[in-house]
Amino acid sequence: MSDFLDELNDAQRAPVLHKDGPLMVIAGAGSGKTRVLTFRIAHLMNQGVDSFNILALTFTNKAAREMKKRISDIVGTSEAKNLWMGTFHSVFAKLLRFDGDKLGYPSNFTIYDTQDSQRLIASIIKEMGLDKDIYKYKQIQNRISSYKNSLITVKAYFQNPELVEADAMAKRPRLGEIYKNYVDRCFKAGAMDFDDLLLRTNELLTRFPEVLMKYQDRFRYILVDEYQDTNHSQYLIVKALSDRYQNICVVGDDAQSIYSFRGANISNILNFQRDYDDVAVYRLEQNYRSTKNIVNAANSIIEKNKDQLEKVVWTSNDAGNKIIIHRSITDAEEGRYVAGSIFENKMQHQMQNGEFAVLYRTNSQSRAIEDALRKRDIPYRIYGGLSFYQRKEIKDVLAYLRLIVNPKDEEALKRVINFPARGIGQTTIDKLIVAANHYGRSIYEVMEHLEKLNLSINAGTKRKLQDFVTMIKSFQIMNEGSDAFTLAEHVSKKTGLLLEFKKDGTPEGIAKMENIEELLNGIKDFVEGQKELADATGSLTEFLEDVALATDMDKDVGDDDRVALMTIHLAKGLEFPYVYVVGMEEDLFPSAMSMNTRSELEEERRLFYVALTRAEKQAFLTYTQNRYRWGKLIDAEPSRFLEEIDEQYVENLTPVNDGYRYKSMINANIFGEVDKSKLRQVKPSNGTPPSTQRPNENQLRKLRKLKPDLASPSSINPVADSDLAEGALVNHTRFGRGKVVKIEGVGNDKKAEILFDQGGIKKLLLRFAKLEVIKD
Ligand SMILES: Nc1ncnc2c1ncn2[C@@H]1O[C@H](COP(=O)(O)OP(=O)(O)OP(=O)(O)O)[C@@H](O)[C@H]1O
Ligand SMILES: [Mg+2]
Repeated sequence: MSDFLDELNDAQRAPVLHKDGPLMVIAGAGSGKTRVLTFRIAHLMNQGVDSFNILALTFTNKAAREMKKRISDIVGTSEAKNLWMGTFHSVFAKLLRFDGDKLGYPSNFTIYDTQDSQRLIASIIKEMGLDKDIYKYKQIQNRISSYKNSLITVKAYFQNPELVEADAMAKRPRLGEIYKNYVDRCFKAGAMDFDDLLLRTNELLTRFPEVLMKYQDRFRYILVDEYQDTNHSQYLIVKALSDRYQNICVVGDDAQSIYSFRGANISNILNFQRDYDDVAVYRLEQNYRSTKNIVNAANSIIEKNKDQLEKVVWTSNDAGNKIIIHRSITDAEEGRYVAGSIFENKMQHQMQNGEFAVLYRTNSQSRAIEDALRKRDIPYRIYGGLSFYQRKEIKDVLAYLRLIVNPKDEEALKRVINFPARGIGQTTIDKLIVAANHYGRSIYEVMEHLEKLNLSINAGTKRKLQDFVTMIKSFQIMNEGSDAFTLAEHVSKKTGLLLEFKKDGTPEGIAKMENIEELLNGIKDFVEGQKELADATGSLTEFLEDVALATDMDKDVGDDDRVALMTIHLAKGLEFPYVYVVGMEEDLFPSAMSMNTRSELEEERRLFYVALTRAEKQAFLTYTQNRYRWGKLIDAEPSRFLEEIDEQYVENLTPVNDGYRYKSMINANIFGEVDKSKLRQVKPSNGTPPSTQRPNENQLRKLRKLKPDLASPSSINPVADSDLAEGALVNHTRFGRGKVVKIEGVGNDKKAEILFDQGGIKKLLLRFAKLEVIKD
């Protein structure tokens, strides 16, 4: 057998070799969780498990592709072909293609993206004659989405007086009706939105025991990456499918749970041991990704969170450079610093562009960075902005393709019925919608039966509508025998779309035409790739599904070498040698919207932990003193997170002789009057250098003990002078736990000598020291 297992350490090998039964790997960033998952699949297959019986759920489709490739390298390509591996959405879309008919969906159902959903909701609000300032379509879409993810169907909604009342109180008494109309319209259009892919899968597995049994029997081994971020709907699916064989392997890190706003539920991890019998829990502690400075700095941040499982992360990698903190005056200057630093590091260390990432809290921050990168001619790619597939001209082509596969698709139809212009006006379309609602049919079906229906549409317009139907039907006939590329090329020409942009003649028009050509190239690639797979043919349906579920992360346009720009949320699971986290400012990061409760703030802190742990060699944290926000130049304050990093791992490029290090330190300091000139005394000057070896068992035990245990909420109180006696146990925000050895001085000069578990003896000035007394 191959020796790929040698590429794992002992702690990693154990979960890979684990025999049947439930197992969970809980470990910090960069410790090899994803690697364990990948190797476990390869090992199962080497042991004779048929790939047909394995289901692996990942965070992005790109991650799935990479894992599949790695597995193919180990066990051979043909073996890996039958693996079901991908995001929850893509895997269960596939399952619904097979069995969604039991719920009344066609196998060629359309997948509505968020924009489609929002447009449909906006149109329903208009048709119902509601005030669009009260019923804001984006908010309503959000609301409906969260109902669906909590499995609150329309019926369940109306049966729950609390929900109904809450919406009535919020002056939106008709929200339930909108929800109902929206669900009806999607169903009639043969469409599922993203949330439906999970909701309907749950429905299918609950209502049809024979379907559940079929898939339980098929997916004898289920593996889930990033388990901490599964929402309730996803959790229930995994639970149902694994119920029979209980061969479920989940890997995750509670410290990286960053999607609670989308309904992800950290209690899934905590409850795993309750949900299954005899759960084996594995822990990984060695980080292979990052330098010591990065790992230790990240640890010093995350330990500020109270709701955290005990965990140790260490690395035997080099200490590396310290984390650089840089302050600038404006966001434009911040951009210039980042671009300049990327440029220098590229030159100095012979790095590729693709080895740099710039991460930010919100998408709008990318602009200043982009400007600066462009000025320096550094190529970059933004992930998560307006994706290629979201561009208007691309959506136009896709809408035609969607109609061919599913002519009931209302959003696609409305998009192209009069584009390129063919003299079908909005009044006519409104009449068609009214008729469709009246007869309980799709708009397209109404168009097919115009002759029989007595609609007040004039003969000329009727003919145009019929011509449109005839054109779609001719495409459908062609679709029977052609692959996606041949058809898409034909459609782009025949509908006049290509010509429309060409004759426009403006640079924008030309760019759009080129984008359509790019799309066609993409389809060609896709078709070639599919033809190599066992269960695919390169059909239009396959392509549309791929597009509908492609996140930006997945559309890696191959070989060109660019700096990656993305939000921290998108960066989860990824790694880059150089990482810049920009906009480290209060109200931006942590976000002003997420500072109301401790748990919100802790989620922001986990997000910061995720950001920092993406870096392999070097991390840069930047903030500015002024920033344009909401159209105004505002005074920005450095993020509290900067201050939370243990200073021994940080190099602060900010001039210190302007009186103080971080403004927020002044605010945060609750001990007495602040004298700026003395503030620098807070800096621990004699910080112990980070250890260079794996801590021994004794040290590890101590480290573990330091983390507050979830089971017994910590009884830590801020220090009050009188509590602080010799022998008291204290907790320091930077140095961790320690014991007071000696107290000396009085009043403002009172000092304590403290023996810290990690850092030896330190003498601290009490009016500045951030100490808490630990009560037994
Ligand atoms: N035993 C090992 N030997 C060498 N490299 C390893 C080993 N284990 C993991 N790595 C490498 O360390 C890096 C981090 O591993 P991986 O991405 O699996 O960690 P992770 O725990 O999934 O991280 P995250 O929490 O960020 O998702 C990867 O580059 C991986 O190839
Ligand atoms: Mg991972």
